[in-house]
Amino acid sequence: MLSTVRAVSYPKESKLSPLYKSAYFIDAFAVTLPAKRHKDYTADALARVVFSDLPTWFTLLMWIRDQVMPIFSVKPSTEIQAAADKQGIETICVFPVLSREDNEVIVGENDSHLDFRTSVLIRESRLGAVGDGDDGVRGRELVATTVVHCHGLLGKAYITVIKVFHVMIVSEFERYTSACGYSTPAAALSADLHISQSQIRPSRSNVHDDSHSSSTRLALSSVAPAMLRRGHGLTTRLIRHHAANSRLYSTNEPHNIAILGAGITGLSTAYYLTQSLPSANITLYESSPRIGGWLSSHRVPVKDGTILFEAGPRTLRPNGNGVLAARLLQELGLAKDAIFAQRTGPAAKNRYVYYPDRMVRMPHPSFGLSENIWNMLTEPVFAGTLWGVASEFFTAARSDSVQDESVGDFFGRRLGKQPVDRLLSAVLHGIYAGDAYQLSAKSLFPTQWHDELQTGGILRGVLKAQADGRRVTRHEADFLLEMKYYAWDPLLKATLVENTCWTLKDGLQALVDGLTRHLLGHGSVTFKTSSPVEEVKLSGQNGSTIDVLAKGTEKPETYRHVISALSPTHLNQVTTSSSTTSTTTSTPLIPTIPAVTVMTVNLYFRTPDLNPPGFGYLIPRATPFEQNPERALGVVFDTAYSPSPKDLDFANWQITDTSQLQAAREAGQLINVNDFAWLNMPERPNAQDDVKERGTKVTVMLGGHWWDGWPSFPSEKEGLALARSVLERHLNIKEEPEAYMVNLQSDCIPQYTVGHEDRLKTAHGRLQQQYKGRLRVAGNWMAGVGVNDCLRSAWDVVRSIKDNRDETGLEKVATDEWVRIKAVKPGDPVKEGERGTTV
Ligand SMILES: C=Cc1c2[nH]c(c1C)Cc1[nH]c(c(CCC(=O)O)c1C)Cc1[nH]c(c(C)c1CCC(=O)O)Cc1[nH]c(c(C)c1C=C)C2
Repeated sequence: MLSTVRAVSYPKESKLSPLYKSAYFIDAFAVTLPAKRHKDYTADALARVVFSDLPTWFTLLMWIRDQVMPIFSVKPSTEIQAAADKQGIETICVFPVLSREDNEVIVGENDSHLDFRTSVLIRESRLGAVGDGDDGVRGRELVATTVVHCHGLLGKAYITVIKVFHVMIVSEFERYTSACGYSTPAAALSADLHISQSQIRPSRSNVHDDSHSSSTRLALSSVAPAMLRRGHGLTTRLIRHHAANSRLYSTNEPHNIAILGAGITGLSTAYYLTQSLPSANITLYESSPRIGGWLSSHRVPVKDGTILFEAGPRTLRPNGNGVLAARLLQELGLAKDAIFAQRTGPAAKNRYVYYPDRMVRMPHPSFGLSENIWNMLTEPVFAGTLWGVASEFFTAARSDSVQDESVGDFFGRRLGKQPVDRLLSAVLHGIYAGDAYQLSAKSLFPTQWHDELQTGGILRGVLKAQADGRRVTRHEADFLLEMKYYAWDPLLKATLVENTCWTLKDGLQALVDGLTRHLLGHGSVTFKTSSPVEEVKLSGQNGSTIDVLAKGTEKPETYRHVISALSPTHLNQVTTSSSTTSTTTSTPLIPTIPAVTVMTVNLYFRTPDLNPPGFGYLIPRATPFEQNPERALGVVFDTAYSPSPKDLDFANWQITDTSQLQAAREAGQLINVNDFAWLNMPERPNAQDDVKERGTKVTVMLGGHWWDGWPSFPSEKEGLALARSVLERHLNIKEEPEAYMVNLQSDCIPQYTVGHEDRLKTAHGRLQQQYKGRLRVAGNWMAGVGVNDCLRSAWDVVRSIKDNRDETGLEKVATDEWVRIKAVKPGDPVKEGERGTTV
């Protein structure tokens, strides 16, 4: 017996739950699924039934909507479907699929008047054990939840009308779920239900046929007959589409995957695997007893409380690949612990370069044109910059025979040597701790590198980008579009847009802890810490599997996939000990990719505001030796993103009306308080330092390329002395630090030196040839050295496994598929051959 459709409280377990609080419209209905075979249903199959076999009156209603609503700039359904098709995004009943797991599918769309999300979730029935009762399986129910955020009056008016029909649609659920409930496996296999292979049009390329899911096929087949018989064109197409895709998401034989290295890359790889292949068995090997790698935050006692020191990265940006870290904030429930530094705050506006003997503030639009121009004309750090930019337009392009060039040589040729030595080298210190005359222009500045040949110069490239859109790889454009359809908590989204960077109250280590908690809770993830890997080699018939031998174990473990999140040096050590084929080879798998060592010295002084307001300063290569004999790369003013007790004191808040703050929060609006924002305000604003009176917290960064070839590095004591010497000369800080921490990070930042791209291509070829798709690589040594880039490479590598592509992780190197993307307003038509994105 099926129960009737009933309204239920909004499901807490739905991925939509962060959106409930600020929604304009929200409802949730449940219908009990029959017990028999209910293990076979996937949320995807049910969602397709629910959405795609809607009654005739609904089709008519949609038609009327499509005729009327475009007048108000609302997209017709054909356009929504066409846009999704064009972008390769799957749809259910024209609506883009935003998220899909075995137990929940979310569809939705952002439009000018409203954003809507609908979740189809399968969960244990809240009515207790129901169903036929002959298999002893507890009953399950389907919960459909709809959440709408309106952007204005039109949205509100629209939803008021639609609500009526929405309820009518919901009452139809029972009919659809019954269609799947009573089919049997035998029926599923019967001739009239059979969907032949030739009818299936895979939506993604390289779909392998070896992982058919009998369970998914049964669920699918069991819902298919009525629709197929009715000859419903759209429905039939969707079912076939699903049949093709179902093979990508589940498999009889769970994937057995090893990840080498449990730093941020390894952990996030495991996380994305648990999302994409929930049944996969995952083993993480980590050589040290600690997980998290370079992300390492330490709470240190001081006289009036505790302060937080970061040994490695300390803040993350939300743009570009940063969207993945921001998603983790939402998915791991960390947003409530985040501190966001406001775009208009001093940290964002005040960035300095130390040249020749003072800190010079970099131009910012908020300082006004006259101040910026005056600074540029009078400060030696800008010498040659204005002229360099003006003359760049007329500078001849390089010969196309030049394969790569250093950043210094490239920009030196186009802009002049002074801007490189006094400004650009400082930026490269802040990101790569690297040498402008060794780092590769082709790898670090691919857009400018290509623009020189294709448009005649950097400025010309900028103008073309203004007119035709930004030039990015197709892979990148696809990623941006996919991210665009993520179901953001509107408040988090608004906060990210308004802020330049974020951190967490317990430091970025909390990201590692959040991932670890998730993985431990998942059940099929095994951590092997203090287990350095000694050997990785192909095994099985024709190298169909791959073995991992860890130190201290006698026998290797066999896996279907290995993902290396190790450094190239480390990976070479475990892959060259014995060849994957019968012959032994000493050629390393990955050609040498150098890395630099950085020493971070964190200091806390009792006196507040010892540094000017701002993010910190960078020291370029041109700064005279006597101003930087310590070979420092720069100093970070950590207090800039660490709210002071004053900021947390309610009496000092710019807006003190709690009901106003609460209302704004519930409406999805953002209110900043003293240059910071917290998602949990006004209840409990976050701060990293738990002290009564804030002092000054800074980090001095030493070494990098300056230490190239050094046989040994400074000790902790020497590092502290060097850092104090820098601070005394540059900031006149003479006092004893109340707390300090010194960390030597050996070979921590890979250097993409001239020829980097070729080295990656070689590595790709060797991986392909020697490991035949069983070994993939991810990490910061290929396409970006930051935490955000690590997340991105983890994301890409997991996607290739999910899509059954035998890849190495280096496919995207030197891709020649470029497209231009341009910001489009919702509702703007997308021209043929143009990809539009508002990301
Ligand atoms: C801790 C040392 C690091 C240095 N570079 C990086 C790290 C982790 C990597 C990196 N740093 C920055 C970027 C650009 C993208 C971004 O997230 O902003 C990357 C990939 C920028 C940056 N540089 C510094 C800071 C505080 C930031 C913001 C992000 C972060 O927390 O790292 C300062 C800084 N970093 C380094 C030096 C020598 C330095 C000097 C002041 C090396």
